[in-house]
Amino acid sequence: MSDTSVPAQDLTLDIEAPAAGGTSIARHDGQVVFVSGALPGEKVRVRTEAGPPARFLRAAVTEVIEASAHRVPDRRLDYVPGDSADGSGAGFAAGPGAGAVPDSAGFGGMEFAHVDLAHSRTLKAEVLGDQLQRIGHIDRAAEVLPAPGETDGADWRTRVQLAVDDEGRAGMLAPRSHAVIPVTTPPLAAGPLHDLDMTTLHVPGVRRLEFAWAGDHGALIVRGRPTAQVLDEIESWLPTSFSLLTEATGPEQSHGRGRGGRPRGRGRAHAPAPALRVIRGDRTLTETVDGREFAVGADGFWQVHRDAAALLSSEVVRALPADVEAITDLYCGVGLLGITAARATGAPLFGVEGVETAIAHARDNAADLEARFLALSVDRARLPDSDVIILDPPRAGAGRKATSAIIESAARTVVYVSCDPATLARDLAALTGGGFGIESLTGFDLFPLTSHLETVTVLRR
Ligand SMILES: C[S@@+](CC[C@H](N)C(=O)[O-])C[C@H]1O[C@@H](n2cnc3c(N)ncnc32)[C@H](O)[C@@H]1O
Repeated sequence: MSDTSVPAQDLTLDIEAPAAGGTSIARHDGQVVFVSGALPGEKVRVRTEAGPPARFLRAAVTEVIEASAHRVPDRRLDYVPGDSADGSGAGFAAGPGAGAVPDSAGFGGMEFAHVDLAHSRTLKAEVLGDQLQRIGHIDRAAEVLPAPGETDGADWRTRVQLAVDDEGRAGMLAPRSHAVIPVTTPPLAAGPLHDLDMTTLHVPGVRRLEFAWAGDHGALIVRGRPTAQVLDEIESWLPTSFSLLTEATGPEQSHGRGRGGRPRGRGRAHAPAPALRVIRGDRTLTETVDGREFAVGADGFWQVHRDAAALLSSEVVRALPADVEAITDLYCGVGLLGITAARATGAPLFGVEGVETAIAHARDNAADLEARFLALSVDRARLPDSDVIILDPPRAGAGRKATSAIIESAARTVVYVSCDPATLARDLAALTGGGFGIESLTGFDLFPLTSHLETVTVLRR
């Protein structure tokens, strides 16, 4: 079957409701259309994506005919070089009201760039409630709260990855594409990451730039095959507060960055990450949460929003019962949530994590506590007797094996930190079916202006 058997079409649609992934739902001749760049209540012109016949269509807004009161000027304009900001290059909805939206919808990763920040949280809450209902059969209106230090939603990312095009310009990928749209500074970035001037950097041979910032120091990992001269250029461009690391040669592998993807292999710990060569500085960052330091690899998982580590660990502590005997922290990374809970209670801690280097950091981070860590897939781990289980899985969620193990365990309190409402809903259906009741479920907007959100669910039995 040809990949373009259904050609692109231009349609006029009434937008009905928010959908997962920051899109909105509309209908054309009874068929569902997932529209990006729209808002519920709007009338828009869209162009559908060509492709094989499917139950639904995907489309992007090309013109806003009747605008929502919650529409704002596209914030992605703040990040594109001047000659693209008129919409001729990257394709943006320049104004808040009705009007043409040229070409594509700009770069990906800022699905609510055109939406008033408070309203974007309302839309996220609606999608969360819908997914709990549809997937988990859980009837619950959930709210989505801003992080305590929220400003305009554009200064929170402590981890940013930029793609690099063939000419060596750094930028963001267009939605569902490998095309790189150059940016002036890293979008939505916190602190000094926000001030990096990407327009003066030309780095042919580099494939990706991975930035991390930890309060008063940071790191840049350069991936690809840059020449020594390009690396020299990056080193003189990079502020001295950043370490600089590069991939030693060899094929790229994924290694637990972003939302901490599922380790490969059947239950083994993560395969070793590709070696990183330190050009200057250190391969480890020191994050500080509530006065306590956590070592984390420059390429390791850490909560992305500048306030997320403090907020999520305090939510976990708040959920703990009065007397805790033992704590298990599943998908523990470098130990943030479990260590904070163990410190608050004095209870012994057991942590499981698939990435060996993260476990090595967790052991160091918990050196003053009664703690044991295992580098293993959660699906393979035998859970010790704990009255409290914390879990913070990747987007894929915990799944059947892990939820069954939790149900069969001695746990009476479960704190489930999730970054994906769909897999959360599936796992909550299993846990409630296994005798747990949901005491609270709160959404937190720890990925402002994107389609993502974090939730903390407290279950007891
Ligand atoms: C969302 S992160 C949470 C990390 C930690 N709780 C924190 O707050 O820093 C998910 C973690 O799960 C790990 N992971 C993913 N799949 C896993 C699996 N099947 N078994 C064990 N760990 C896994 C990832 O490496 C990542 O560190």
